Order: sequence, then structure tokens, then C-alpha cells
Amino acid sequence: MSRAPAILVLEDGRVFRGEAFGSVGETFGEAVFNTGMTGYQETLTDPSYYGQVVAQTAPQIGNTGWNDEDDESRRIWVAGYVVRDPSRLASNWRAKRGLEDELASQGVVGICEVDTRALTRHLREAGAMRVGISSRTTDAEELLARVLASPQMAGANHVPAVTTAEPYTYEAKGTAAYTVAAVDLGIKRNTPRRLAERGITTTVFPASASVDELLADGPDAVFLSNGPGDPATAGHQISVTRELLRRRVPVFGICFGNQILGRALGLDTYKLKFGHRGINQPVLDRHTNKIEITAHNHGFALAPPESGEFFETEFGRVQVSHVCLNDDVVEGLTCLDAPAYSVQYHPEAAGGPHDADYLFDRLVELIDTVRSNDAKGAKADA
Ligand SMILES: NC(=O)CC[C@H](N)C(=O)O
Repeated sequence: MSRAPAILVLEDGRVFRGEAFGSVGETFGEAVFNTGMTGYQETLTDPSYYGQVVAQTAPQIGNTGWNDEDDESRRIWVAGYVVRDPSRLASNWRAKRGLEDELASQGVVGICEVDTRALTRHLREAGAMRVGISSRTTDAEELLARVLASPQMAGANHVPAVTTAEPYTYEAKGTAAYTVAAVDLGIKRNTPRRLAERGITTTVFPASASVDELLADGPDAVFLSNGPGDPATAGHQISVTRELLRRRVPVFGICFGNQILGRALGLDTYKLKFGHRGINQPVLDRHTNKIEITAHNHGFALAPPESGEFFETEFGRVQVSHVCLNDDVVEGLTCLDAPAYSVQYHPEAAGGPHDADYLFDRLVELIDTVRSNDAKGAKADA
């Protein structure tokens, strides 16, 4: 297959030359790398990647084609895609078409035949930065000028671009025992699916939903999803979360949701040098002292509290309940005096291992505890 020449230019001037992959054109975003050996369809359709140009460190991508089941949302969200060697064959019983056809039909600009190992090592050394990919020009200087004029990830509010316009409901499987209101900051389909398996009916709300809208049908808990952009821009959701904490509504947050809960509890967020993106990140759960292998996709993180594992907030004591064993990054919070907890990674996986699935069981346990305390309280009042 003959391909047009393409170039990739990083904002520090480093240039990689390759060939056009997917749509022919030009695109800009934050250059990041994902280390997953599998799961490229889920990666491409994860709304948390909005605004990012994703390089896959696995050398050959596309082997299992594209199917009709594994999309994690309604479309591909990455700003651009970088691979070493596109598979010439799509071989899987579920494949409906090839990866490149899908990229082209969704207008996603990519580049292949790039030394993704050298690119990744460069990003690890120099940190995540802006990048441009073009199959319209081969002039690196000209593209660099446009890269330098493109927007930064720090300070980016990308949630409005990915959130649902209208609320929708995902029904529980079997007996419906619980209801959850989910704030869609860029939710992946596997989350309501995981909740449904536990008898939870989930209503997914636009990110702009107010506390009253979220609580109108009396849900048992509120879920804060993953999502793209800088958590420092999520002021509305942070104040919604503070109100939920005040009203003692159970809250569970993942990824962006963990950053929102943390900020609502008074912690700061900061940008990691190059982030965590992959499906084999070791995390310690301090509740059980067990290590789980987890799926990550985050470029920001919660700043560790000065007091260490435990810290005091206006909502009571909080524990840093999960930490990443590669670099000690805060990976989860548990409120000890309020019904709220969160993790920085992806218990819904897709792609990735299922070690963290227990976190959805914890939500059911939390709701049951709150329900039985409420029942006791009502009895005591009577
Ligand atoms: N997957 C996510 O929710 C990512 C959260 C946030 N956008 C970050 O990069 O850290």
C-alpha cells in the first residue's frame, strides 16, 4: 500500500518522519503514549483522550481490526494517532473492518512507520508536550510554528465537548435494586455496564447538571466519571461534589472524578511529567494491602497531602487509600467520616485487567451501609 509522506513535530523541535495513517490532513494535540499491548479500540474511543495525540508503544497495531462491540463511546476522540507498524491483516472473528478504514471514515489523522520507541523515550525525558502531525506538508519549520500556536493541555476545559447533551438511562440487569446518577464528564460504556451487573440502574447526566437535577429521582449514589482536560477547570462539578458531601449523598469517582472529589476535599491537582497510560500499572490498596494491576489514563494527579496517608477536611478525615507503586502517585481517596471514595484509575477496565472490579462492589456495600444507617436513624426518631 503506498502512503503519502507525513511528519510529526514536537513543540521542542524534535521531528519524526513517517507515512500518513488514517485520514490525510493535519492535527494538533498533547503528545502522550499508551503502553497497552491490546485494547486500541477502547483507547481510541475513550473520551478522556480528547485533545491528545496518542502514540502506541506496542510495535504493531490493528491486528484485530475494528468490531461493533468494543467502542467505549459514540466515536473516536483522540486528536491524532501514532503507530510504528500498522497490521496488514485484521484477523478476529468479531472484526467488521480494518483499523485504518475506521480512522479514515471518522476523519482521524495519524502517522505510521514512526520510531515510537524513540518518541516515547523522548516524552519520558522531556515530558508530555504539544505536537502536530501533518500529511499536507513536509516542512517541519512551518508545522512547528503551528504547533507553537496550538492550545496547551494545562488549563483546558474539554468536558463540554464530550458530555451527553441529554440524560439517558442504562437499566440494571436482573432485579433492579439500586439507582445511581452518573455525571458524564466523558464516561465510558463499560461503567454503567459494570454497575448494571450489580443491580444498579444508572441515569447518565450532562456534566452541567445541578445537585437538584442529579438528586431529583432520589438516587442511592452519585458517580463522577473519567474525562478529558485539566481538573482545575471543573469548578461546577467540584462545587456540586461539595454539596453532595454536605448532604451525605454517597459519591464514587474515577479518574477525573477522583480529581474532582480530591479538589472538593481541599487537595490540589498538578500535571504529571508524562502521565500514566496503559493497562499494567501496579496499585496498592491500603484497605487490604493487596496489589492490583490496573488500567490508567491520566496526565494530572492529586497532590499528596502534607500529613501523609491521612488528612483532615471540613468533611472529616480522609485516607489516601490507593498509591501507584511505580512512582507513589496518589491513586485513590476514601472519606472516613463521609460516604465517598474515588480512584485515579479505571476499575471498569476496557481495555485492561479486571483486578479493580471490587471497587463497584464497594459502591453497593456503601449504599447498603447508608441505607441501613438511615433505617436505624428513622427508627430512633420514631
Ligand atoms: N481518564 C481521565 O479521567 C483523565 C483525567 C484527566 N483528564 C487527566 O488527564 O488526568
